Amino acid sequence: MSRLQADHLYKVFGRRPGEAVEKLARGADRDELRSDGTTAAVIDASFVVEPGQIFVVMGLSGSGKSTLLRMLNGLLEPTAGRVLFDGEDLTALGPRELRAVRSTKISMVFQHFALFPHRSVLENAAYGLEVQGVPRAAREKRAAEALELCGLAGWEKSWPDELSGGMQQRVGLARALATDADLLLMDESFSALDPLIRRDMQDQLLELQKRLGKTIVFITHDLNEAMRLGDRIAVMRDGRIVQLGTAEDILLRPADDYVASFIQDVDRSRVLTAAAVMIAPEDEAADACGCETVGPDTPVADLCAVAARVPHPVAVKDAQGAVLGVVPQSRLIGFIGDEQRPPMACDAAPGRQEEVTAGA
Ligand SMILES: Nc1ncnc2c1ncn2[C@@H]1O[C@H](COP(=O)(O)OP(=O)(O)OP(=O)(O)O)[C@@H](O)[C@H]1O
Repeated sequence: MSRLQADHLYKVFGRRPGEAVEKLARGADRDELRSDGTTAAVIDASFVVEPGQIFVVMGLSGSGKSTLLRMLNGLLEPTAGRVLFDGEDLTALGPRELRAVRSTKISMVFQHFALFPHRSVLENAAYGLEVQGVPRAAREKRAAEALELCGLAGWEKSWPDELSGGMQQRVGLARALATDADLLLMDESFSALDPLIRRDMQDQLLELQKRLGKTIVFITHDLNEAMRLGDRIAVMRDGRIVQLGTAEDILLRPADDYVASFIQDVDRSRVLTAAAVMIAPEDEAADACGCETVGPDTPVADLCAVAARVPHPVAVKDAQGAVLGVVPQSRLIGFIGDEQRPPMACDAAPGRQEEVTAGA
């Protein structure tokens, strides 16, 4: 069973929302409704998040990300559609049941750390458990463990203002982890951080994710961040999800010009992996030498370095050593330059091609 499922979700603010949903379902867009004084914040959003996945919702300001997130944790009631959490329809729960699900199974991490200035780091990390009514000794133990996971052991007794922005954000993350919630909802959680600290936090989240296997919905307006973190990414525009897929899907097969314009600034060599660029080996030779090989998840940037050392196509092998494919150097260069056709024929005098290759 999927952990979280959004099923044709709509959120319309303003007059006659039901009527607006009908118009939207027939293909109307935001602008058509705006003249009636109605805002279509989220339009027909459907997706599934599997347990242990990081699902990223990416879009510009106003595209509907926060509204979507607030429907996922039941803070906003959808105008139409359903949210299923572990198969349970959140939209059908009463306020008390919903509060119980929210306080035990779902944790939020916000952009601004929302720490209490007059509570210690430990008390801040234990806050979610305090709300759940967990006794002091138990909640402090769990909060201390969560702080340690987030690299903050030794800071328990400090005050939030003694910590850097990155460390404060880690307290926010520890607070979410301490509650043992299965689902973390992260709203632009790293957007206020300096680029280097932000990257550090992304690494730390990926590391924690590997160890804890939480299910995470992460909102961002930064496509590079989306691609680093997301197992799957939903790209939103004007309330609609315009593309849903892996980072590689989006990079290699953008759904439209809008998505294509976003990916121009993405460092392809860090997102694409050997598995995306390899082709089937032409003969047995791929496995016949002791040259360096790579795994399917090796980023193209690292693959380039190996390709420069190996005098033939680089073999891609799985953990058991079986050859999955090979990556010829020309194909590697093609992917970085967004050119996936085979090289054109050379009309130079015979021998010229060999000359060029030999000189390279
Ligand atoms: N309570 C509300 N009443 C009316 N309109 C709203 C309300 N909340 C959001 N909106 C509108 O819905 C649209 C989507 O807003 P939302 O905040 O979900 O976008 P976002 O992608 O999260 O943007 P940001 O990154 O700036 O937070 C916007 O046009 C916004 O003005």
